[in-house]
Amino acid sequence: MGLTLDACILILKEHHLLKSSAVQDKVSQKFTSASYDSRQVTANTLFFCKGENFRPIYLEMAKNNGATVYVAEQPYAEGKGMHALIVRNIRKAMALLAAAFYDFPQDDLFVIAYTGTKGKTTSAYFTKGMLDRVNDGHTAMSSTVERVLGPKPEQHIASELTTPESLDLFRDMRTAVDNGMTHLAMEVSSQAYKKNRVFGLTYDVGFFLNISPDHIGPNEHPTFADYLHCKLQLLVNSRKCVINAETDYFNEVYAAATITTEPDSVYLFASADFPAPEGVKIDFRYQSEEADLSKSRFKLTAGTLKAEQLRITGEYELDLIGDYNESNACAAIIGAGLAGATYPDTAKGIANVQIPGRMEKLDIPGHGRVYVDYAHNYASMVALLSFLKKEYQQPRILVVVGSPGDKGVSRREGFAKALNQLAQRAFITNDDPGFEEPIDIANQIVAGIDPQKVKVTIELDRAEAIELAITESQPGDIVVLAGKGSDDEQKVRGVNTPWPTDMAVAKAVAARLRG
Ligand SMILES: CC(=O)N[C@H]1[C@@H](OP(=O)(O)OP(=O)(O)OC[C@H]2O[C@@H](n3ccc(=O)[nH]c3=O)[C@H](O)[C@@H]2O)O[C@H](CO)[C@@H](O)[C@@H]1O[C@H](C)C(=O)N[C@@H](C)C(=O)N[C@H](CCC(=O)O)C(=O)O
Ligand SMILES: Nc1ncnc2c1ncn2[C@@H]1O[C@H](COP(=O)(O)OP(=O)(O)OP(=O)(O)O)[C@@H](O)[C@H]1O
Repeated sequence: MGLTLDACILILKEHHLLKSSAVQDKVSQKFTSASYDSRQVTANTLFFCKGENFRPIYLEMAKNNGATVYVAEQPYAEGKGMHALIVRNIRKAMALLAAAFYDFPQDDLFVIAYTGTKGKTTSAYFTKGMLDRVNDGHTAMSSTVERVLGPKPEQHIASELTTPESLDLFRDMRTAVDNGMTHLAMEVSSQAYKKNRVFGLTYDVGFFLNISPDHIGPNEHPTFADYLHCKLQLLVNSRKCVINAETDYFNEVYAAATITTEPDSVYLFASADFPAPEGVKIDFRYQSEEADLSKSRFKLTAGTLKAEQLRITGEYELDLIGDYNESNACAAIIGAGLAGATYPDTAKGIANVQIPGRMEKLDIPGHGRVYVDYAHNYASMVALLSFLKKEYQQPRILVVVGSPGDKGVSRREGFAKALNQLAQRAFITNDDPGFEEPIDIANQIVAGIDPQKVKVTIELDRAEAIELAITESQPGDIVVLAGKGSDDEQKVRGVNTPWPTDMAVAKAVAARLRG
């Protein structure tokens, strides 16, 4: 682990990123650490000046703490006395140097990457469940919920971002390899491409699950076109591509995949009755046999020779309900197949996978049945509520939900629309309000709710809102605690305040109601 100054210069030149350099002697000096945070800098560190909130004083702090070279998009007086590498794009430069600094750990891992508006976390967990069976628990994972960097419980670390900053991602991969991990299932957000966190990274298998409007707003994507463009980059950077043929914008998605991957290495999947888009064949189809309130059961069949060759077809059962999870499972099974797993290992490996904060259930005697689920935009809320409505045969549905501040503004309108279509009762509350006024967010959701269809209460204390909903519910009702999943923090004005989790609060309410 480490990098010399002349190696940095070579890499940056090779990628036409080096604008100028001011280096003294000792170009063969090796850096033993790399950081973008002055507070973490120690002796002999390579320091990156990046970020909207970067201040030149951080460079001075980094120098005082022992950084000897900085990489930035402009020279800084504060860096006087240090080697300076001035680059055209700091985030691209950081990603490339990060990979080299950690000695290209991706080459020692079979990397399976998921993008899509919904289903990334679920598919990553499914993949890990199956591959762990064939590699004896040595599948690393990088997900919104946690990063798994080794087989031991203490090597599971809670995540801050869906896709980490490049320097953190390549460090994670190196740690995973050093801990003996052989495969990596990872989620790639559109922001990861927007911010070049994965610049230069090639995946063994890349997935496009689906796309619907989300993450559009001042701090994320300016337009839907930009969101789609960022997501498509994953396919351009994958050796093999797997696409859900039912996705919106299929033609654009398929075209992106075939820019760099020959059609023989592109796999398509769809549900049994979905008509194939013109000019392509569906490789895998899943036929739902049972998707009820205890299990999902489906059959996977092959429609092409290359699909048959993977030897993953057969009957599958999931411990995770929700009909949309059959699509996520189908994707993950193909991923496991491309990594070398075969039936029945795939079926045994996926059967018991559970995912924190997805469809967690609690029965409350004398009241309704509670589901905690991470549904947090229009598409996922509709998928979840439609499934519950169908399976419980038109129950009364009470939903506790809020929308985050500073991002995903379109979700507020989306929640209102989904509630109008499928719920009878709504408790609008807090969910990571950030720097926005919670009541303003709540009012924006409520503005879209039709009071003729949904009775609304605003209760900004999330624990109180959960208590109100559960207490009001009657046997036969469904109470959905949406949007936070297993999240154990509320982000309020830049501070991550502890949150016991929705399920813990629901259990505490249940205990109180039992007396
Ligand atoms: C927009 C974006 O990518 N922001 C991320 C980015 O921030 P940034 O590069 O702008 O850095 P910054 O926070 O402005 O700070 C400036 C720099 O000064 C440094 N610093 C700061 C203080 C100090 O004393 N010394 C010092 O050196 C910081 O380490 C940093 O390098 O890098 C930070 C880590 O260095 C991330 O925490 C931050 O994520 C923000 C908070 C975030 O939540 N982003 C969301 C929108 C996101 O990326 N979400 C996606 C999922 C959504 C999707 O599906 O698309 C995700 O992948 O998680
Ligand atoms: N294929 C799907 N189609 C529609 N909704 C889905 C699908 N898969 C999951 N969901 C819903 O979306 C929620 C989040 O699922 P998951 O965490 O797997 O997605 P994700 O892509 O990782 O989401 P995010 O990027 O928001 O973290 C689930 O709790 C469920 O309600």
